[in-house]
Amino acid sequence: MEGDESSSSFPMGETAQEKGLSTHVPECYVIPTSHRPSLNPETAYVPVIDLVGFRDSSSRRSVTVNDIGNACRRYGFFQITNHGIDQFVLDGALSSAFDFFRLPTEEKAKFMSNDVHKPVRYGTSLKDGVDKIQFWRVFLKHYAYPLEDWVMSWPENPPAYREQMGRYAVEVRKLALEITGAITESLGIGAKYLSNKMEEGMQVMAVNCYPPCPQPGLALGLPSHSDYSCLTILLQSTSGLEILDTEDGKWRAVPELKGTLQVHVGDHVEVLSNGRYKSVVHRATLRKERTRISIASLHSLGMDEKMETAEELVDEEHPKGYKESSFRDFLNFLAKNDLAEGKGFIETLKIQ
Ligand SMILES: O=C(O)CCC(=O)C(=O)O
Ligand SMILES: [Fe+2]
Repeated sequence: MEGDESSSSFPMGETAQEKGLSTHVPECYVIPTSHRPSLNPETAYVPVIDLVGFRDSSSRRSVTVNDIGNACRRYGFFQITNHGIDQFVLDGALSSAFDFFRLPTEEKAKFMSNDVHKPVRYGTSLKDGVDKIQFWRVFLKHYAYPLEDWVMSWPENPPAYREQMGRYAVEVRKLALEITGAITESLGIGAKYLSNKMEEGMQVMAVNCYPPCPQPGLALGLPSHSDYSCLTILLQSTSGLEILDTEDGKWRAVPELKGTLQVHVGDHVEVLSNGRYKSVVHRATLRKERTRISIASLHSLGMDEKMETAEELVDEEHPKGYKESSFRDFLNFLAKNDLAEGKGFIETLKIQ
């Protein structure tokens, strides 16, 4: 375990140069040439789905459901506007995250752990402990549902953290359940297909901090991966997310649209849909001049609830392509594997 050197060496808002620190990326952060990000990536075309009207008119709802289905099929990814979460709630969550990462190392280190099964943990890189490669990221991960069960184990500092992050957690979960309903409806299995299981499901928040990087072309914040979740909703302070287009194999940058949230199809929706919707492969790039914060809210079934392929989506033409698995199965996989490459977990679920 390397400690949180990246946050202590490159504090928020200051570049390495301003601090008189090295202007080079240490060897352990430099990634192989083939994985290095472009400093001028192409912009991704990603559908922007307006949720206005989605909740109050059945004809507009069905148009939106159709748009969501198309976005899931083509990209495994979309952005949402008019999602109903006030800007002040979004700003509050981001500012409490910034304030947490600005705390002295000793304060954050109280949460430091390599144990992927811990419900609250702070760390560096994708999978701290045994990585061969370090990524330019510090993170705080915590369970968030039911909020009253977990909030007291979240950081007490900064003082507004629990309230501001908690408010966002509750609202984003409601949104996630609604969107899950739209996704199952778009698959033709009905809006309520997962409702009961999602009501009892897990919400994990990954609060990520990417400090300024002196040579952003040599390192990544987070390597290429897909999320294990059913779906992930991402809130970011500024752009930096890239998605892999499976049609041409190119990485493209997700454009910054103030107030929007990004929705990722996760591995468990790929399993449910029998591969009709594929989880999106994504990564986080770095900036020379500023710290970036992202808050990924990952929604899945309960800890031991297995996600299975919907029987309705299996037939002779579409034989069952995936094994069932739970969130705990994913954690056990994570404990044993280095996720630094591609779609690790989903590959283990595919029936050859
Ligand atoms: O920071 C980002 O844009 C992506 C974060 C992410 O992919 C994750 O936390 O799983
Ligand atoms: Fe992710």
